[in-house]
Amino acid sequence: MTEKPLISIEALARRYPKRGGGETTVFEDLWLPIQKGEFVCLIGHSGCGKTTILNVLAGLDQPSSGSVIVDGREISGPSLDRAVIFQGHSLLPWMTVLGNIAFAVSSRRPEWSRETVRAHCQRYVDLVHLSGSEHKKPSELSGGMKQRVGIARALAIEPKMLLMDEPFSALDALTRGSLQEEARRICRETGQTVFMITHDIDEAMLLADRIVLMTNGPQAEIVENPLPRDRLAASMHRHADYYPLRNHLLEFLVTRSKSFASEIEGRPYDPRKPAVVRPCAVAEDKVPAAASV
Ligand SMILES: Nc1ncnc2c1ncn2[C@@H]1O[C@H](COP(=O)(O)OP(=O)(O)OP(=O)(O)O)[C@@H](O)[C@H]1O
Repeated sequence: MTEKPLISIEALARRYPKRGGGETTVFEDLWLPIQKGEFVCLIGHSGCGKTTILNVLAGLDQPSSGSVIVDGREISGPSLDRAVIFQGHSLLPWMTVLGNIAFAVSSRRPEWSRETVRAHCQRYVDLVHLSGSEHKKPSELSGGMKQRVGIARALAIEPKMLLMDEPFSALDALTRGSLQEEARRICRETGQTVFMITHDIDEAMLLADRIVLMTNGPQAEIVENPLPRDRLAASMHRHADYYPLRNHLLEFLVTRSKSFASEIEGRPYDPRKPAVVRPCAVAEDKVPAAASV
């Protein structure tokens, strides 16, 4: 990966004061470059610091040390360059679908006329398949529709980076599946750079180009997704690389996330260069199941 990254997380650490004195370290010396147009998922067990990292990227929390560089500049607070989608939709209840999106777009582009804003918002309403519901209020929408509005609103401000914290976890399985597919299609079509937290292995396998595995201690590994780029949720399980990838992620969550610190003890470990693996089926040329690249 030689291209200059759009986002660069450098030596990031977050510590909290302990009751009674001292400090608790949530994560330390985290390094991660993210290329433009990349979809990165972050997986790790509860409490390892995923939301804290997302909040730092959003500018909603300050790191204890280290920095986040976006497009060559260190971030110092929230910005419309970085849009966030949380589990809950956080729509303004008194505004319509179009009104909610237009409010965000007008803040981003105050120089635009009403007509330009409206036409721009309509494009994103169409993109998330909400045409016909433009004038409905959030209370008239289903959970999945509200989340679509949140996605349209985040994308409509054309952020440099889209940050998502388990955006589909509160939805039923069917709605979640169709929204995941749509999110993937839209992000690919628009070349959107995405950083997303998830607990759902299949969601990460469907959406991510790279999956970052986290532990409470050192950052563990970066997993490259070996599945074809045009994968679909309904058929990706038939691909030869599906189970090697799934098993690798599962094994990390179930066992390796707890033992990772001892796994690397005594071995040279450079946090700037965490191991990159590409779990894949053993091919005729005998590529190992989790080949370090
Ligand atoms: N304001 C705070 N003061 C002290 N500790 C905090 C504070 N905020 C978060 N923490 C601690 O930081 C750790 C990481 O929290 P964070 O919410 O980032 O984890 P997470 O990986 O997103 O968890 P989950 O998957 O359960 O959402 C937790 O142990 C939490 O208790």
